[in-house]
Amino acid sequence: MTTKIAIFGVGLIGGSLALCFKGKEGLTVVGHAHRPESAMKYVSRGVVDSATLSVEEAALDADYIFLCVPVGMLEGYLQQLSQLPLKPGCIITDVGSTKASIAACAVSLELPGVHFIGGHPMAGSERSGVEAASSLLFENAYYVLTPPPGVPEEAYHALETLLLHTRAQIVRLDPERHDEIVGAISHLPHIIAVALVNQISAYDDTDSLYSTLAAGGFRDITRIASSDPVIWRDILLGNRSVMLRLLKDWNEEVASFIDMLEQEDGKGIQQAFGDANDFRSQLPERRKGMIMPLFDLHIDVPDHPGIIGRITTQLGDQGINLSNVQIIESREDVPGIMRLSFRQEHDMEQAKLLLQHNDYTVYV
Ligand SMILES: NC(=O)c1ccc[n+]([C@@H]2O[C@H](COP(=O)([O-])OP(=O)(O)OC[C@H]3O[C@@H](n4cnc5c(N)ncnc54)[C@H](O)[C@@H]3O)[C@@H](O)[C@H]2O)c1
Ligand SMILES: O=C(O)C(=O)C[C@]1(C(=O)O)C=C[C@@H](O)C=C1
Repeated sequence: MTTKIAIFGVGLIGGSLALCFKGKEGLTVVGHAHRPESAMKYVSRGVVDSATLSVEEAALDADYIFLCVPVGMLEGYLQQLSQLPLKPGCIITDVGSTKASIAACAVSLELPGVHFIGGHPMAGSERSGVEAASSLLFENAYYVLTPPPGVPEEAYHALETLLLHTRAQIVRLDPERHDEIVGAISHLPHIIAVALVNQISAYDDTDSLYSTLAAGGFRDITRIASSDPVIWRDILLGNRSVMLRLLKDWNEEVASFIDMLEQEDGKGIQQAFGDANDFRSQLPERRKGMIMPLFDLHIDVPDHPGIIGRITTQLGDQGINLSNVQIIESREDVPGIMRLSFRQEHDMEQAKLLLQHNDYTVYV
C-alpha cells in the first residue's frame, strides 16, 4: 500500500517538498499543474512521480494534500477541496507564510472526515519556481505547524512523521502568534529591503554611480528585495493588521535615528549599534546545524572559474565528508570567502590541514 501525497503549486516550496518525499519507500507524489507544459516539466525534472491538470484527480485517494500556492489562493483551493470526495482521514496542510486566515477558513468550512493542519517551513529564498526547488531546502530549518483545536493527535503526529523526510525541526504554534512573530522577523525585513532598494533606485535614476558603488552592505541587506512580487503581495495583505502595527514601531525606530542625528547624539548611535550587535551575536549562527551541529571552515578563494569544484574534489579525494558549501562573498577581481561545513570535527580538522598544505588561507 502506498501513501499518496498531492502537491498543489509545484514551485520553490512545493517542489522542494516533493523532492523530499519522492523516491522514499511507500510514498508516491502527484503534482497538480495548471498548464500542460508545467505538468511535463515537473515530471521530466524528476520532481514528482506524476502530474495532472485536474484538481479532482490529484486529490483523489490522497493521504496528504499540500497546498503550496501563493497565500491569496489558498482559501480558494481549500474551498474546492471541501466539495470533493476526499479519502477519509486525509490530511490537508499548506505552506503559506501567514497562518491565521487559512486556519479560520478551514474551521469555517468544517471539512468532512478530513483534517486541516496549517504549516509554514521557515526556509526559502528570493528565487521562485520549480527550477529553484531543492531537497535540502528545509534541512535543519524550523517548520511551524498550527493545528486547530480539535484535530486528533494521531493526525498531527502522522503529518509530523511524514515531515521527518524534510529533516526540518517541527514547532507547534498558535496561528495568531505565528503571524505576529513571523511578521516581525520575515515580513517586515522584506518591506524594509524593498523600500530601501526603491529609495536608492530613485537616486540612481539621476546618478548611476549609486548602483555602481553599491557594495557588500547594500547587497547583504537587500537580497530578499528580489523575492517574487505576487507571493509577497499576498503575504503582506494576508498579514495586514500585524504589518500596520509593526510599521508604526518601525517608524519610531527611524524617528529615533533622525533625532539622534539632529542632536548629534554620538553616544546614542553607538549604543544602538552596540545593542543590535549584542542581540544579533546571540542568534544561532545558522538554522542549518541547529539539530546536528556543523563545524565550519572559512577560506579565502581567488575568483577563478572552477575553484569550488577543485576544492571539493581535493577534499573528496581524501575521503573527507563535506556537508555544505557556501560562497559568502564573491566579487569580480577580489578574493571571495568560501564556507565549508562538516558534520564531524575530525573531517574539519583534516580539511584544514589539507587546504593549508595546498596554500589556502583557512580560518576556523
Ligand atoms: N519563498 C519563500 O521563501 C517561502 C518560504 C516559506 C513559505 N512560502 C510560501 O509558500 C507558498 C509558495 O511560495 P513559493 O515561494 O514556492 O512560490 P513559487 O512561485 O515558487 O510557487 C508557487 C506555485 O504556485 C503555482 N501557482 C501560482 N499561481 C497559480 C494559479 N493561479 N493557479 C494555480 N497555481 C498557481 C505556481 O505555478 C507555482 O507552482 C506561498 O504561500 C508562500 O507564502 C514561501
Ligand atoms: O531566505 C529567504 O530568502 C527568505 O525570504 C525566507 C523566508 C524568510 O523571510 O526568512 C521568507 C518567507 C518565508 O515564509 C519563510 C522564510
